[in-house]
Amino acid sequence: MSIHEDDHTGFDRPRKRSRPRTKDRPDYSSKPEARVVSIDRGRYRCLLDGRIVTAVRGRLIARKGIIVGDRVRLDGDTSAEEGTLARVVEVLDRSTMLRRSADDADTFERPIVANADQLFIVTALADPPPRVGMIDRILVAAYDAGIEPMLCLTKADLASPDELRAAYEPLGVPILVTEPGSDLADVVDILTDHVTVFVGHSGVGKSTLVNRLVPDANRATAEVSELTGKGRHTSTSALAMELPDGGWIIDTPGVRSFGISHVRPESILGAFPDLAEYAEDCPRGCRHQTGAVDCALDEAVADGRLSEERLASFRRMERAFS
Ligand SMILES: Nc1nc2c(ncn2[C@@H]2O[C@H](COP(=O)(O)OP(=O)(O)OP(=O)(O)O)[C@@H](O)[C@H]2O)c(=O)[nH]1
Ligand SMILES: [Zn+2]
Repeated sequence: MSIHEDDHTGFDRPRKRSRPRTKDRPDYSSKPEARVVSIDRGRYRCLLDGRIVTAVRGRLIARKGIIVGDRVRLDGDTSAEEGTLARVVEVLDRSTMLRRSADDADTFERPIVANADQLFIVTALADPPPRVGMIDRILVAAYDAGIEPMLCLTKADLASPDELRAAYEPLGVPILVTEPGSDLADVVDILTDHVTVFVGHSGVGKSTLVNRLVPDANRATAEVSELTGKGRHTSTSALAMELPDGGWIIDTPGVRSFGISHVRPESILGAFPDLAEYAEDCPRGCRHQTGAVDCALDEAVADGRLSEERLASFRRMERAFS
């Protein structure tokens, strides 16, 4: 073992730089790669070769955040035996990061989940009633993060999905509908081989759905509750679970609001490539909102190149900021 593999290398060496130079950094590339499945009070639970290894943060990455869904390299004791601890020595580059702020006055970003490529907005059709404002804000966060959003409408036994379908189909958002005993084949199809984060208001039936999709989710949940000494419902960490046919779902605790103060409105246009093309002809600094002077998007609608419905959907996303 080279001395550089010791986390404490350089500890008592005088340093001018606050960060070690690249050539002084230990090479951890041969260390095993694991996925962070839950976090509790500085302890990271990581799935490594089918076992759950508990780890703490290595010294060299002390300032780097680690979030659920992260792919990390582990060093130290990775046996997963009771009382043992491994160390997270490297956080691999993230493909995406979903963030939210507690509310819009709070500019503090809370990263919630790393490496998801899909986001399920789980919304009940009734009890609690759907809130389009919240759906729109989660959509905005997903577009900003480069994660494909989908709408999963639960409790279809209580109310019809028609109205929400009409509102969200023009956005190109895939819509899935569930009720007790309904066939989940379409849902499973969409989830398989992807990493999908589930977000929703408390009580929408997210746990019910997760338990149907991941047969041993109850066990995973129980393990986390045991660890935190609290019920899953009061846990603040997301929980990543492997799907039986491949891929992951990452369940997040029920949220009451979804702040997007960290999102720049301009980034929303990126999720509407058909509009972005026309917007190139807008006056400089155009925000494309309703009534914007000489907005090329209005012109595109006027001469039939763009549907009015599509522009209205885009503008609704913009309004999610106000
Ligand atoms: N009628 C009906 N009830 C449902 C359906 N899905 C879930 N429920 C009920 O809704 C309630 C809330 O379900 P949960 O799965 O605990 O909801 P949750 O979103 O996980 O809630 P939190 O854990 O608080 O975040 C429970 O009483 C479920 O039995 C459904 O499709 N139809
Ligand atoms: Zn414009």
